[in-house]
Amino acid sequence: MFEEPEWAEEAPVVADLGSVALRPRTTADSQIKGSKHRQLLATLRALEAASLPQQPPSLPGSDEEDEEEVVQRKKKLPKKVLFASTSPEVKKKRKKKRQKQGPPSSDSKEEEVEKKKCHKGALLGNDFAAEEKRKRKCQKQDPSNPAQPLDNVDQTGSKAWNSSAANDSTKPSPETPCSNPPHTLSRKQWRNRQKNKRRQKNKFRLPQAPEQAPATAAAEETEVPPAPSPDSHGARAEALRARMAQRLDGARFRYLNEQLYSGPSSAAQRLFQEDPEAFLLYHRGFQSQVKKWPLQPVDRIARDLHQRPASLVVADFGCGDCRLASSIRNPVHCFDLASLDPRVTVCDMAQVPLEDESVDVAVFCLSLMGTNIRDFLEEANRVLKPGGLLKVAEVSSRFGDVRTFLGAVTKLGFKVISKDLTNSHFFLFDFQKTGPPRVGPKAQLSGLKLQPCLYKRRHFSYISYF
Ligand SMILES: C[S@@+](CC[C@H](N)C(=O)[O-])C[C@H]1O[C@@H](n2cnc3c(N)ncnc32)[C@H](O)[C@@H]1O
Repeated sequence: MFEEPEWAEEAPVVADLGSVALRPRTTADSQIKGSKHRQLLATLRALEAASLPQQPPSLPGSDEEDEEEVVQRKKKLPKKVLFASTSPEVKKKRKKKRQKQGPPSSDSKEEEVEKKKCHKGALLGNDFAAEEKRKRKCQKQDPSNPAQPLDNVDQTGSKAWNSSAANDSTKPSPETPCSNPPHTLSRKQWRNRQKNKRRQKNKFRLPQAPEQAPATAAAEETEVPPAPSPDSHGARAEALRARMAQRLDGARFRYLNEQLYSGPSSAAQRLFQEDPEAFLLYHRGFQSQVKKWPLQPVDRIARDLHQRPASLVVADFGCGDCRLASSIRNPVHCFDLASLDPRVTVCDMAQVPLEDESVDVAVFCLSLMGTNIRDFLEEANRVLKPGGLLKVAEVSSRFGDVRTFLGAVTKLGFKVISKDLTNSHFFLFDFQKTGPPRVGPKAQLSGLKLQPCLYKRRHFSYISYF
């Protein structure tokens, strides 16, 4: 259909050539030529009769008009043979006619090329051509075939094929390997046919896909999926997903951390009671940060305690994962807002379930987080035995003025034993309990206001260090 105009242009020329060959001449010259023509026609018919059974199948025509063309082509073929043996005059005339048609030499050359291609195709892959023909035939026969509506174009081929095949018993079956179409088709026609074939092939593939799907799916089921290469889409997607998850965790960690520093401990307690997972997430974030430190304060405290009697009872306020309890031989009471370890007593360290003056050592390792630090230190004073040891380790940059802080602590019934400001990440202070707090509950202890310890958005580093 799509090539109809070209076919229509071509057909009259072919028909005209045929009529020239058959038309008797009326002039004297043409009488001689006419007799020669008759001779030639006789030869032509003989040749035609002889050559038809061996003639390879021509490509299918497009419609009924094409059948006429097939007849014309049959006539044309012997004429070419005829031209080879005809007189120079006739040759001239024929040449004129052919010049009207277009450049014959290039045609014949290209026909040769096409012929060679086709022959090569026959040698290499004519099974494919045969397969295409067979497919077309099947599709035509099968009314349920979804490709059927697209067969309009194909019918130009198969219909003409069938009709010509029906008319001509000498034609080989459609399974016959590639024919020699350039013998009977012009270059344009041959190209059109090729285009048709390609288009048909493309059209057939799409509707055939659903039919082939089950077989493909079955093959896929049995196939072992290839291991994803590092640059595969799956691996990249997985890496991206992991990175996004990591970023999300980081954002949640920063949020929780800020909550712990910016409100009273009661709020922090509620937060973790309502969302125990948040506590895990917070500690994952904390651990990923603190492990990068040159020295973890908890390890420093453990080292200190190793130099003291193992009989001393220790209370770890804000114990986290009980690293201190795991590092020393002393009996340790572990307190935290949530439990990461069976040794933990879950509570707000502003009120621990311990008797007054029951412990020898009270430890706050990076745990003075709420806005009610005074409550924590007063509770430590309560449970510590007289002369008991208070150890505080905090991120160094949280301190605006260390002396103010130390002064405030001493008002709560402690005296400073030692201070270590040498570490790059944290300050460490030792206090001894001197007695109960020396100030009333309403007294302002501004030195206990420490900066919140926040983290850089990207790297989770303590910004308070820089
Ligand atoms: C930064 S972590 C340090 C953990 C552990 N001390 C260490 O150094 O590995 C602070 C811990 O103190 C806990 N914490 C903060 N405020 C608390 C409170 N009011 N009562 C109990 N634990 C608290 C937190 O839940 C957290 O586990």
